[in-house]
Amino acid sequence: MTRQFTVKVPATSANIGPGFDVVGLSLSLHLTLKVTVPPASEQAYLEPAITYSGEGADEVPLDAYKNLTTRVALYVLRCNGIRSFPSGLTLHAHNEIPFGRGLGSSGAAVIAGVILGNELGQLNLSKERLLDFALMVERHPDNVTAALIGGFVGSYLRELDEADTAAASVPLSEVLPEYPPDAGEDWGLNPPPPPSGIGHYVRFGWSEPIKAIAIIPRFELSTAKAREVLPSLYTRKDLVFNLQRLAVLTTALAQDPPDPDLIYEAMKDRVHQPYRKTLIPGLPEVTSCITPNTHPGLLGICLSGAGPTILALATSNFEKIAEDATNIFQTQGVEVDWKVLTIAGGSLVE
Ligand SMILES: Nc1ncnc2c1ncn2[C@@H]1O[C@H](COP(=O)(O)OP(=O)(O)O)[C@@H](O)[C@H]1O
Ligand SMILES: N[C@@H](CCOP(=O)(O)O)C(=O)O
Repeated sequence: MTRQFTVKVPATSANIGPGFDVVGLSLSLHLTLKVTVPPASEQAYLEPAITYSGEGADEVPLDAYKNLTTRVALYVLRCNGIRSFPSGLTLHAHNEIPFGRGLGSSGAAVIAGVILGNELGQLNLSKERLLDFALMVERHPDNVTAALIGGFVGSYLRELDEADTAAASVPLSEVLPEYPPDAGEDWGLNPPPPPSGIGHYVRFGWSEPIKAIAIIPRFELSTAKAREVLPSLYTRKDLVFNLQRLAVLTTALAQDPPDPDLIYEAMKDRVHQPYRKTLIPGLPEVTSCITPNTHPGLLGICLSGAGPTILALATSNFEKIAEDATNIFQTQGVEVDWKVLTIAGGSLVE
């Protein structure tokens, strides 16, 4: 019998100021996969056929062995003893999440991939196990955990023992090798399965009236590049600055009504934003000029993920906040688009 299913994964905004590599928020833009698996047949093997629309359509590879989502799905399948995609698989991806803007497009693609692998192989993996696979590819937990679970989520990576550290340190090129092998070559060994229980998470409360305004510059900044500018050591003063704010923020965003005085200060950061401003013209100007005093309804403002998008959390005045941020960016020569987003649920299979 032909099987059909849909996988829907939300965008995410990671960090929310002080929670670098720790917190993420799922947002109402989605990557959706429509998948058809024909019945098994004796006919010759048919490679997957991929079509794609929406954000990234002009650059995303349609070869299943090069596309991030299908490569991750194949990784999950092969770790579970299934060596190839089902014959004749067809997949249409529709993507609303812009690439390289700090809205978790790669995290969504990875989560879509682990869910796809789980469904294709009918593996029945738990959410925790899906997360293990995702963390072997996207090695910081904030985006992938929020994309999988949904809502405002905090996560940490367990300290691994020596054997698990070795298993989790497999280079990405081995986790997602360039498939398939050249004609006549063997597929080689299946990749080693990830250690169990790498990532742990908790879902925080979220105050209903808070919406997220994403102010999205029209240029891409890869997360890898935005991580290269970060130092490897921080002063105690800067770490304490962030820890104090993060502790307050995780509860303050659940209070009703939310308190702008508490939240605005709690969304400040000294671990990543100060270093990333060199890559994002207008970042310090936008975050310092738009405040709850100048823009009633605003709660706080920060870089979304690794940027360049800026995320403003607010309960009203969305358009004015977005237009003023747009004008400030324009004075720095940066054109932007903006969207008012709601907090999304987690990933779904229908
Ligand atoms: N839906 C997708 N399908 C395939 N590859 C994707 C998809 N979404 C993102 N990617 C890959 O991830 C890259 C962006 O990842 P990254 O630099 O981490 O930015 P971000 O996750 O903030 O958008 C894209 O350039 C593309 O290579
Ligand atoms: N904590 C990471 C988050 C990256 O998120 P992305 O959406 O920009 O991929 C970081 O700040 O580097």
